[in-house]
Amino acid sequence: MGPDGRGAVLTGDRALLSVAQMAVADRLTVAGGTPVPVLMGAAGSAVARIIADRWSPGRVAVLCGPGDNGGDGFVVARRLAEAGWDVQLSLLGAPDRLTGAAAHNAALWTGPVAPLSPAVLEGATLIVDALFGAGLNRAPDRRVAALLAAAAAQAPIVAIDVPSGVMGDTGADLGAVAASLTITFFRKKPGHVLLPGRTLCGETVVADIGIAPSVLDRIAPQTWENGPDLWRDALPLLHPTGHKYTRGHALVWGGYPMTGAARLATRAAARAGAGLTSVAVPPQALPIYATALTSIMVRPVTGAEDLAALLSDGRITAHLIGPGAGVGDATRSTALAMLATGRAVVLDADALTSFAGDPAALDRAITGPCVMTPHDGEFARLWDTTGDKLHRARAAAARSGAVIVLKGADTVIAAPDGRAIVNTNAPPTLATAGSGDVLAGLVLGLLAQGMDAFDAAAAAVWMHGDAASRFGPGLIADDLPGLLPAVLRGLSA
Ligand SMILES: NC(=O)C1=CN([C@@H]2O[C@H](COP(=O)(O)OP(=O)(O)OC[C@H]3O[C@@H](n4cnc5c(N)ncnc54)[C@H](OP(=O)(O)O)[C@@H]3O)[C@@H](O)[C@H]2O)[C@@H](O)CC1
Ligand SMILES: Nc1ncnc2c1ncn2[C@@H]1O[C@H](COP(=O)(O)OP(=O)(O)O)[C@@H](O)[C@H]1O
Ligand SMILES: [K+]
Repeated sequence: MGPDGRGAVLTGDRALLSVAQMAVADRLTVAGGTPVPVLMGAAGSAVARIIADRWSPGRVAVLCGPGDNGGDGFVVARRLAEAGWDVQLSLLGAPDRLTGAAAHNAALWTGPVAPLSPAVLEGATLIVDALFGAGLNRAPDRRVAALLAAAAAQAPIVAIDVPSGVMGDTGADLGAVAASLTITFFRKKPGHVLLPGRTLCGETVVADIGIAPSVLDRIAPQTWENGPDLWRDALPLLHPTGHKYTRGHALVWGGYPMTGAARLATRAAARAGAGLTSVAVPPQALPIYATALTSIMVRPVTGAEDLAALLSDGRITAHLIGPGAGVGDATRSTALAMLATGRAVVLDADALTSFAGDPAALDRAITGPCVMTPHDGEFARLWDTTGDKLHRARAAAARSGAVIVLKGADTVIAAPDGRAIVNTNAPPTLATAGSGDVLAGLVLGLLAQGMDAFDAAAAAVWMHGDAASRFGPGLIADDLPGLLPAVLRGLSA
């Protein structure tokens, strides 16, 4: 998905909208002739329909807040009562404080309105959380927090838009309890995919409430949830008449004595499709690498002149340094030499730490395609850690000019121009030593084949997660490269 808009139709499906962008979607829809009460009716009816599809009628406690999230709750209550549910509705605040569409739907509710208290949970087999959605602007008070805790202990919770207490823009938790199911409208928000919001949402379902996808043309989203639709068309193609050099030459800097990390990375680069993969190693490490690797070429490198000669080979299309490289001046100067080629570079692990406290050196040195793959600890040694994960990754990408892959269970991939992707396709089995080295090699292999840095990073993160999911429990990093053929086959199917 390049800036030329390639794949724009599909990428719209994966867009994540901020609370402010969602409000614009709302306004454009209203301006197009759909009144707010109709939108709210569609939202509440969709929630009731999804509930009725999954649960048989019972006693449901609908907890309504003072804004439009509460208004949705009134619609849900009405629809579930019509469907034969025993509905107990309770409201935070006085009914006469409701305004607009929420007041309209409250007036259509003919049942009793109880004040919010633990009594309303009695006997409930399901709870609908319609307290706060997009309008949450502070932590819920102690009374609301206690009620939410009691609700969680009583029955499954279905949250409307977000679990009350989760910030839609960031996924920050101001005091939410976990829902079983969260139903949101039109498109997800970052808070549905970033942690801890994603976990608190439980399963997230996006309901269509009649907002036309064409509003996205005006909103021009810059954030997406990762998936093949975003970058499948940019994956390297095989040419029937090609040869190994037309598939790119990936070079990994092989460290010593920690040789396993670079070996994992080289295998991943080769499996990702690089035509040639080489590992440059200090002479004393040559026997170790050469014994362990067969199709991967091992190049002994002694000193700066040797390195310069190696890097002057224009057939090397992408470089990686970091896994097992060691922290210090040698790694730093090798990374700078790689960056000076102007060809693609991946900086990971020790290569990042070798610039700790001096991000300006990277800002100056990065002139070509570059992907940096820090985990939170490595990130904190280099860049500002204030703000949410999307903000942090975007800020580091903007100042450095590199694509930043800020890793974790909710990996964020950010481009210098402001685009960002949040990955949700990664099982916790990836939390195993060396899996980050495989990821770095995967990015390298795709870059070596000429893929754009943002696309390559997003694709690699997704493929890494897919490989781990295919393996299941008991995964070690060594297993990952061997799973890539199945991942690639799945992508081309
Ligand atoms: N966009 C769409 O397309 C559609 C959106 N829809 C729905 O609208 C929802 C957004 O509605 P919304 O803007 O009225 O905000 P909402 O979440 O109800 O909260 C605002 C109220 O809560 C209050 N308040 C906030 N925090 C508080 C706290 N901690 N403790 C106590 N009070 C607190 C705040 O009060 P104040 O700050 O004024 O004191 C204000 O009164 C959205 O989530 C979705 O469900 C659908 O109906 C249709 C289509
Ligand atoms: N709980 C988790 N769920 C999903 N992915 C995870 C989780 N923990 C770690 N990962 C992923 O595993 C990889 C670990 O990389 P890293 O921390 O660099 O480890 P190492 O240095 O041991 O290779 C990253 O891609 C990260 O996003
Ligand atoms: K809610």
